[in-house]
Amino acid sequence: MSAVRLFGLVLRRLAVASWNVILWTARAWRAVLVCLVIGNVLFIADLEAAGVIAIAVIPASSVVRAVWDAVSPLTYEAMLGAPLRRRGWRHRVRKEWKDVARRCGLIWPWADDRRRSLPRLLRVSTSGNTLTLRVRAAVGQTVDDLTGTIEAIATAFEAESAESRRVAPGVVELDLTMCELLHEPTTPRMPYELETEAVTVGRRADGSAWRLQLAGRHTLVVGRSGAGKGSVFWGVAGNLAPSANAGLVRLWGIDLKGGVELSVGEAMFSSVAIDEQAALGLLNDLHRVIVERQAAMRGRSREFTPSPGDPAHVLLIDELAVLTGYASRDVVNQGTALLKRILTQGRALGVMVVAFVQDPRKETVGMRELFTQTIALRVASASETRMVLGDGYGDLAPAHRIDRTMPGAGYVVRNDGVVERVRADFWSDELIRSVADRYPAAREARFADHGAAPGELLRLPVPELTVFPAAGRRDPRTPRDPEDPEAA
Ligand SMILES: Nc1ncnc2c1ncn2[C@@H]1O[C@H](COP(=O)(O)OP(=O)(O)OP(=O)(O)O)[C@@H](O)[C@H]1O
Repeated sequence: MSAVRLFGLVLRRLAVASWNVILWTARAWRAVLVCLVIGNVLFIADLEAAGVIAIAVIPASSVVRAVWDAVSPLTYEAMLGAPLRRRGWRHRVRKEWKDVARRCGLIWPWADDRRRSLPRLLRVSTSGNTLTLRVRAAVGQTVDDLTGTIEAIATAFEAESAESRRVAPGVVELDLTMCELLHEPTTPRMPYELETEAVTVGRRADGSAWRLQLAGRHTLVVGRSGAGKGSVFWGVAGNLAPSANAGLVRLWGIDLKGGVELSVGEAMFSSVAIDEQAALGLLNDLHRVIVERQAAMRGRSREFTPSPGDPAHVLLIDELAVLTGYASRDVVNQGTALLKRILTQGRALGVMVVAFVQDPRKETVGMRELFTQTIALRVASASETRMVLGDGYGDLAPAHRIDRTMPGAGYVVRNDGVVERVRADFWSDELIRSVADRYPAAREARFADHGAAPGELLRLPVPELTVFPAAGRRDPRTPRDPEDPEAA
């Protein structure tokens, strides 16, 4: 670092630290006044040293905090800054709840107009960047009355965003995100774990890992062009690549947009289709896997556990609508029929589908309801949000209001109905290529064929790829300008 830059950095930190000393001392003005009074009493009592200490204690503690913050911001934030901030949020809510509730229209008149009641604040808690209010509706109110005012409550407490969930009859929890952690894009590390059930695709609004459950689910990801579907696509494929390499998972890919997306990491996939006929062939093969597995499991087991040589099958379809809506009529009919069979029969047999689509309307995705979990990235309208996540989620999970500058951000409705705000990690072409080079798909083989002991993982370097026409390699993509006007 050059001397000038170092000098500038030191100067900036000094300025911030001085400002913090003034700010923190001013905020503690009541304590400062009390200390002044005590200090003067001690002076009058001829205890000068004690008097000086009493008067200086608050400014001195501000100086210590500010120096700590300037010298080691990370340890300061973890050990003192964040806990103090969270205490401040809790204190503010307890102090202001009644006033805020009244102003947000939650005051409820009793039988005679003079007596009024408010929803009761049962508990205030904090965790990470989230402030949680547990509130009981007043008699005469419903949970919907409370959740309907969540935006107003979030604004009153200066929260970045808010989510709500019903936890008991008449009781809701309001989660207020006080600092936005999703603004900054993040990139994943080279995966190394053998995942078969769930993968870490990104992070949640509170900064914790966003784990996407795959086992036993079919996932539909909806988002406009540029919403960041590619991040979720590679979040799933890339994180499963070590398992695909080990023979625990077999990745199948359909990319009818010319194979542009899929070709970057094609080596992770065992089977790839980039044209309509090849896609039908691939779906047929996958359906055959289901039929064979049904026969093998009948009378033996109802639950499938992947093992080398008997892998879980994950089919990723980029732009599902090309297959189910825009292709020729024959392809649409056959593709839809095959996909419906895979969706209805595959789940319990370890065959999962993860599909991506821009336009979620029934005309383009006729089998929408067969997907058991949906992720809404940035969509076009409130009606699309409701279409994707379900009625009632237009306000709770406003995917149509996600900013264009936040590709990869979206909403997920958990099984228990709780809405989660998430953002996928960004997978660069370089990372996708390195993952594909490091973890090419295992050759389709049973471990017995290769003399491996049961349970031993196969690491077969040579992938037997591309049963169907291969996609050509593409040049690295330059990140698209999020401000670009959207393609239809
Ligand atoms: N998780 C992310 N974090 C930050 N930036 C991202 C993220 N995901 C995508 N982007 C940026 O947004 C651009 C568009 O993303 P992407 O191609 O994944 O969108 P898409 O939804 O697949 O669009 P299309 O349907 O047109 O293919 C990327 O080129 C990249 O610059």
